[in-house]
Amino acid sequence: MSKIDCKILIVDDEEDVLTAGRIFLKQHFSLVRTEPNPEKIPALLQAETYDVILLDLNYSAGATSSQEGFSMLKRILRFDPNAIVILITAYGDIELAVRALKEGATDFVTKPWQNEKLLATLMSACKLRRAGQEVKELQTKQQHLNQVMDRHYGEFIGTSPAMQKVYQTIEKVGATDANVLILGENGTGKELAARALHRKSKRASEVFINVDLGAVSETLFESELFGSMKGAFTDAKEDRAGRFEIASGGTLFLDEIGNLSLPLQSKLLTALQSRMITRLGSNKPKPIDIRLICATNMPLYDMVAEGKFRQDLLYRINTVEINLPPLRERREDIRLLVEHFLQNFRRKYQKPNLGIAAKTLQKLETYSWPGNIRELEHAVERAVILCDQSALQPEDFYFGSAAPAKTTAIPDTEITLEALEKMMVQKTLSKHSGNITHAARDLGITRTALYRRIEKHGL
Ligand SMILES: Nc1ncnc2c1ncn2[C@@H]1O[C@H](COP(=O)(O)OP(=O)(O)OP(=O)(O)O)[C@@H](O)[C@H]1O
Repeated sequence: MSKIDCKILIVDDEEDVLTAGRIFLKQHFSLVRTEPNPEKIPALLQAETYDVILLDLNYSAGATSSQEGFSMLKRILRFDPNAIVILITAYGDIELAVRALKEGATDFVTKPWQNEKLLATLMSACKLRRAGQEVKELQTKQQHLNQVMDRHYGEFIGTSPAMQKVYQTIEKVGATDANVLILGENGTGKELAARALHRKSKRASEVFINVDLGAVSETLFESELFGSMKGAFTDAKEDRAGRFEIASGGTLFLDEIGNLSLPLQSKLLTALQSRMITRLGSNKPKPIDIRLICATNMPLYDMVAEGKFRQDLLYRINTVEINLPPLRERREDIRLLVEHFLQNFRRKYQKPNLGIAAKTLQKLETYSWPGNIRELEHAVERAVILCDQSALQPEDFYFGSAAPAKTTAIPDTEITLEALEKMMVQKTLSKHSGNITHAARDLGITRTALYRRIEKHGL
């Protein structure tokens, strides 16, 4: 019989109890250590990590005061707040057992114990310990992932009056749980603002969950957002939490909310109004605890007037509004942004002495930047990679997507699938004046997929 990987410490001043426990439990658990003197517990815990501690409450035979046991329980929990302690109490001492549970013990067994019952209690305790450790590991991983994501979405750069207003609003509402609606063109920093709000909030150490509503299909909306139970639909092979549940305790960022169809707007509104969600295939509503941030590049107010966006949903999500100005309306920030990205990419591509010519900066300051900061960031990265001089020159910046699409006519010789794809992307982007959401929808791909193609083809 294989033993359970679980280390157990038994502390009791009755030698025969220790011997009986050791002989029985050794058959089932990987390590069993016994100790008659409770004073030695701190030293034992320093030397080894035990998964479960089986601790007697009453020391010295016939003792009725359990003071020593309780003070030892406290010491153990002070040393390791996640320790799993099972108390050994005298038969019929239910009051004491209840008090022990209140003070942090996980469970209790009565003496003399029945072996089968003791085994079942210890097995559950070991499982609990493992589950606790897994949760801790996942939390550490999640914090690490948040840090990695936040590194990409670092600090705001820009000192223009329009950005100062944005910073002030973020400062004011960050710490509250107010719903925030962020408006702005593609690439103006809406996600950056949402992450900044999350970092300033009480929920900063919890998750930040991002849902691109433009990429969620009509049929999968409910299961993606609210979750599903096994068998709710053909592909539902197991119970699955939706984004609302995953974001519980943290922030839910619904990007591209302007892309939601009217029926889906109603479903979202119902969840937000009741603050409850029900997994597909379940009839048990669950309360939700999220801070909601929404963003879009669509003119939501015009859409309400046109009957394309529900007014009641707009009022539910726009408690506070943040407007991110397009880059062409705050040209004074361009120089700072270029220097910031140049510094990052110098490091990334190991070109520590690469500078930028004055006439290049002038060119960048007069360009219209339809793709805003994301376009600027990519333009600087591409220029740093391609430049083989000591300073970036105007020719290192080529603004392909803004130029009229010269290449839309398909040459009849040597056309490759790649070239065709590039032409389609170029043509669609110029048809929609660089609007990523509209172009992606026209092409039948997600915005992320479109961004990947823009990068791949250097557009
Ligand atoms: N003020 C800023 N300072 C520094 N970097 C910025 C700033 N604004 C945006 N960025 C960077 O530009 C890129 C695009 O920003 P972000 O994804 O937040 O834009 P967005 O408005 O959410 O875009 P989309 O509408 O396409 O989803 C990111 O890499 C972000 O870090």
